[in-house]
Amino acid sequence: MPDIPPCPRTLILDFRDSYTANLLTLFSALYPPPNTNNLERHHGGRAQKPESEQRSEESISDKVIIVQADTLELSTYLKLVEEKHIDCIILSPGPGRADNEADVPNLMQIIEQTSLPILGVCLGMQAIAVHYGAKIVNTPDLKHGHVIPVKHNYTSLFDRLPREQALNGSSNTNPTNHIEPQAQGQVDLVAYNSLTASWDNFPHHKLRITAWHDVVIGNTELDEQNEDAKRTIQAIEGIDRPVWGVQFHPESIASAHGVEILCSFLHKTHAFHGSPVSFPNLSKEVLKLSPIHQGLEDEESSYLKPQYTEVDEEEEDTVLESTAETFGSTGSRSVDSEEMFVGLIGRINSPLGQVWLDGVSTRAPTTSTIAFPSFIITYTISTRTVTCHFLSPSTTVDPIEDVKTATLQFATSPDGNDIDFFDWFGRGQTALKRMNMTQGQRWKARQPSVYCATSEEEDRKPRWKGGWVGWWGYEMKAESLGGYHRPPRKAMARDGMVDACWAWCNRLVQREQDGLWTARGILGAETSKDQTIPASQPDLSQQEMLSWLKGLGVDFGTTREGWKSWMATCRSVLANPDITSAETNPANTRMPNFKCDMTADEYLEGIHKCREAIYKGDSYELTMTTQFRSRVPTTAATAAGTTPKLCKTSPKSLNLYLQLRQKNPAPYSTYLCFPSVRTTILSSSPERFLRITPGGRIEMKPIKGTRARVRYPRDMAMCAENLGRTATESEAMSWCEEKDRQIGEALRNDGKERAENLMIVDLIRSDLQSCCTPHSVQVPKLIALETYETVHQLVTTVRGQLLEGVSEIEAVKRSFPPGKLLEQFEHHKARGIYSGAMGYMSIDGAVDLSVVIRTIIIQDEQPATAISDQAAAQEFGAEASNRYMTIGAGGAITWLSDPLSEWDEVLTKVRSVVG
Ligand SMILES: C=C(O[C@@H]1C=C(C(=O)O)C=C[C@H]1O)C(=O)O
Ligand SMILES: NC(=O)CC[C@H](N)C(=O)O
Repeated sequence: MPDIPPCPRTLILDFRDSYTANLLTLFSALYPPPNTNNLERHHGGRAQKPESEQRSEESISDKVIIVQADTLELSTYLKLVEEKHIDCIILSPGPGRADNEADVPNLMQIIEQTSLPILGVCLGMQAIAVHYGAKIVNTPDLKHGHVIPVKHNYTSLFDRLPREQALNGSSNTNPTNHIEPQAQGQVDLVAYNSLTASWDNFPHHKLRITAWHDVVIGNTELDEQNEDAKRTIQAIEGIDRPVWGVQFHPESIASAHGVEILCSFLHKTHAFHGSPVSFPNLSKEVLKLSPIHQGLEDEESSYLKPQYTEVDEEEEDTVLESTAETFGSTGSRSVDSEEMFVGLIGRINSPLGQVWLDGVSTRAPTTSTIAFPSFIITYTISTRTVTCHFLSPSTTVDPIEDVKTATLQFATSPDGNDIDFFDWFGRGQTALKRMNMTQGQRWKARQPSVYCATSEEEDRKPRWKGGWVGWWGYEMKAESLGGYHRPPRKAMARDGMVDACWAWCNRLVQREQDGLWTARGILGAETSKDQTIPASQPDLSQQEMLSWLKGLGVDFGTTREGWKSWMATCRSVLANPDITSAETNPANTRMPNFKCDMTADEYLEGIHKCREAIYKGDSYELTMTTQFRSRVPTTAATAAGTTPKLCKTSPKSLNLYLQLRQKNPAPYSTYLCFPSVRTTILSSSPERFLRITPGGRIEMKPIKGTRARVRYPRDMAMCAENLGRTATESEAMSWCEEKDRQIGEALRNDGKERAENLMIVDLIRSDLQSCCTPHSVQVPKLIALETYETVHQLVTTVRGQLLEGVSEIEAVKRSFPPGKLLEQFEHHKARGIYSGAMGYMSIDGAVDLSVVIRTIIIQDEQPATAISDQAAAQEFGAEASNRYMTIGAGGAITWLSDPLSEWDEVLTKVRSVVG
């Protein structure tokens, strides 16, 4: 890599693209922070300069700013240029069309009225072309997230590329006289466009074409067209002005040499300004246009301030102390987590429900956590109401029937700056976390965090020290996505439904990888028992979580006696795990039949609409999902009325879960049963949404790309077809094994599936870029094949270090919903818990959430959707109860999606759970 110029002040205008923040990674690679050699490894790795020459003084947060184009007034922009606050402009990619003013607000005037150097990326390049009169048309080779070979001549933005390959072969000859006849260089770059600047009437007198892509598709129509149509314009440069544009995405993780391309633009900017020794930093005034990307310590930007509620450190009863005790190995064998769970629910009186973060794996030693809530908070978006489910402190006799609720209504402020549940809850969590810290930790929490990589082994350890467990339902996106408009109330059709649910657990027991069990507790001082409980407090509107809950008499910590009795109970299960009761025999409950909410045709129609939107350039990838529905079967045990009195866990749902954990063991296997919320979740999710360590290290592991496995003996029919009936067992076994391996390999090499994964990876990098330290976002594993019990998947790992002051719940909010894969063509049906996120948020700040897929949700029938008993019996069998169960399934849709295979994929996913 040649010389790196001083960093000019760069204004990145963002046209609401999912990838814009990734442009910062290119800057990060050029301008690493002081004292690190933390160069982007994925961008070709430049040669290190000697330490003395490194421009360590350049901090990109002082030089580069991302501003939402639609929030920037033209007059503000003109002032920035006139008063020389910026040195160059980058126009981001974006959905929509450059020839549609609404998609690129003010952009034509901005291009018109500036003489500063501009670099347009994708939509940005198209806008420059449109400005000079080019037409926008559909590109002949629509492929989002694919790597394409881009040909160039080492000129313009490509002048700093390493001269690697000499090109040969016929495809280099250039039939037009607009660009040089021979391409001398070729570089692999990622395309994310549906549209392109047309060759017809291209303004060649104003713009030079400096790179192109030879379209290779077996399309006879193309062959008959003029030669120009066989190639797409990939880069342009102004003939009499300092403007450049690239159609590809240099910032994608899979693009080669994006860093050199940016570096070239920065050099040109440097030269334009007369090659100064350095550029000044962005002024405060400019930085204010985008506090998010700059980590500004602005008084007004509350989300950047650590949201600590001041706690009086002297006050004894506000302190929550973590405690733990590991039990020695008992007897000849270790108690497994199923024994522990079933043993505990038989011995514990837990009216609020049970939690089993099970995590089953056939490959690695499993860790598992079992816990019992002491109160539960739920949130309903449609009414903006928080409800607390708790046990009355005055309860003496039968606590089962004694779950109380109290509600808190968020007020709606006239200026539209409503508090949202993420923020309200986040503040409460931060205060709780602080109550759990020692003085030393509190002091440390105020210091800038230091990036520290932990070992893989350390990473696998269970980190939940007690605190919250629950879920963010998919509809919480109404509060997490800026600019997202909630569907009208009626269309949501779920008024009153719970959109988020978090249970507080201060007693848990954990199985570590070595098979030993550890009891964990959060100890606190007891609150007085004679408090009066207000039923509802509508006037408390924005009240802080902690004071509201304390007012209800809710205990965050358990008492010393509570802790002792918890340890005694755990010990008694370890000494005598007895799970032979009929209620928990999986064989007593069979999985019922499920019926899809949509017909296959309706689903295919939805895919068609997704593809149309993609074709129009409005999206790269959308998800299409649907739900399968059934009734919970009754069991012999419950029919005979033998439900144990102190166990509100329905044996039916537990039995179904016990089957599921055997049938489809998954890293995020989970059983959550919250009777007062009328919800039980049986999950076999393989997918990590995100994990955060107490030190703020965040990891996301998106999965895209799914294939059913071939297994012996389940797939004997397929095997017999291929081998003939006479095959021996061992022949059949090795045939299945080989076939299964081939399927995995084919998935790994499938261009369409890789593209699906890449699109999500670039999106997640961009999300993390906006809440992580600039240089920390990395991709240690790109598109790896992972094999689960029933399916192969493509999985990527993305990591980063959260910015100081971004709390873990703020990080969740900014990344939510998982994959940002939005539904558009599902008739506005709420997805509910499915495709949201579920897991724990620990008292020490650790978070681990899965994507709620491959999951059965059991809920009481909603009056709105209730069908008669007779109809239910007809559909789901005579044994159907009044509780219904749903499984959502779907998949990512891209332009290359084949509708029928997508439908097959949905069925594969559902079968992995209930097949
Ligand atoms: C939507 C689902 O899966 C999502 C889509 C995947 C895909 O398209 O391959 C894979 C994992 C999930 O993120 C589902 O399982 O229901
Ligand atoms: N990535 C982009 O900027 C896409 C631009 C435009 N919406 C297209 O599809 O071509």
